[in-house]
Amino acid sequence: MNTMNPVIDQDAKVEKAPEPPAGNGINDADLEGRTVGRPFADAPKFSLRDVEVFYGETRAIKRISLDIARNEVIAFIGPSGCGKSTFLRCLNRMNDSIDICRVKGQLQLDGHDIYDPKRDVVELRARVGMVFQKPNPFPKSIYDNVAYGPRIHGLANRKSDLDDIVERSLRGAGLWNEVKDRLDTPGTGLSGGQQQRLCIARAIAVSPEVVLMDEPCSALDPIATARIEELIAELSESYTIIIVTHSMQQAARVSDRTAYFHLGHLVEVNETNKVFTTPQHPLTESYITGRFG
Ligand SMILES: Nc1ncnc2c1ncn2[C@@H]1O[C@H](COP(=O)(O)OP(=O)(O)OP(=O)(O)O)[C@@H](O)[C@H]1O
Repeated sequence: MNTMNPVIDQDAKVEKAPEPPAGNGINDADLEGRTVGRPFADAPKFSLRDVEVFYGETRAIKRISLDIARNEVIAFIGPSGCGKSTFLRCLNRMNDSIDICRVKGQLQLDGHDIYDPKRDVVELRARVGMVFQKPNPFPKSIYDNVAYGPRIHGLANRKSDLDDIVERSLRGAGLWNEVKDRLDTPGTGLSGGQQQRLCIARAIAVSPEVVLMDEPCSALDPIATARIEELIAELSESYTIIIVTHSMQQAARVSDRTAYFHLGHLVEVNETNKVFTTPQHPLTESYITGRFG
């Protein structure tokens, strides 16, 4: 975790928590466009306002507004199907590949519109890298997995520059010592945890500013998970990290702030320890105490 807490605007407009819904009913009107906690940050990396995402006619994200500060680690949690991955994928336009998906609202990275039609999406995804649930190394050598991005982005003119980037990235992903003697063997021959670290090395090889992680540990055993969590803490010194996780323990261990999603709404966002010890919204409290999810 980043030792420096992100600067959260203390005067930010914070909506009063809606009254608890009657019974278990979720009322869209109560939650639409609102949240509780501290959704806004000074000079944010991402400024996201009134974001809606539709799959065909179905609205999966319901007017969410949130800032994400520089170099913070923010965790997205919530029950299955609440929209965590959909919202995450808006941040580097991974949803573009889904034909029926439509994104509305203002989404800015460093003050520039992420969905500007003139924006170079390849460049955006180099700045906002992504690590997926299942490790997905290319069917290439360990070296070429990491060198692929720098090559297509023209980041190295000479072989020695490329070698440096590969070594630095593998070191950054905590994998160098395990693979330095077999860089020309297939990436797919590594263990699951090593493959996930290789994917992290691949993401950081193009010097991103943000790393999106969509349940990066769900396919890993506890030891490999612990290694990735340590890595998140190290990476947070240099990158903004946004992690979707089903594990509340993981969110508590790795993140500065936690955002709780429910049926397409952002219900609450706050410093992680506050969300887990003194949640402000009854839906958050129900989730973290295991009443549903
Ligand atoms: N490609 C798609 N086409 C149609 N609907 C989709 C698609 N992807 C997601 N959805 C729907 O959007 C909603 C949000 O899904 P999403 O995967 O973002 O949730 P999630 O919180 O990440 O879930 P999980 O924790 O189970 O991964 C769900 O109702 C889901 O069925």
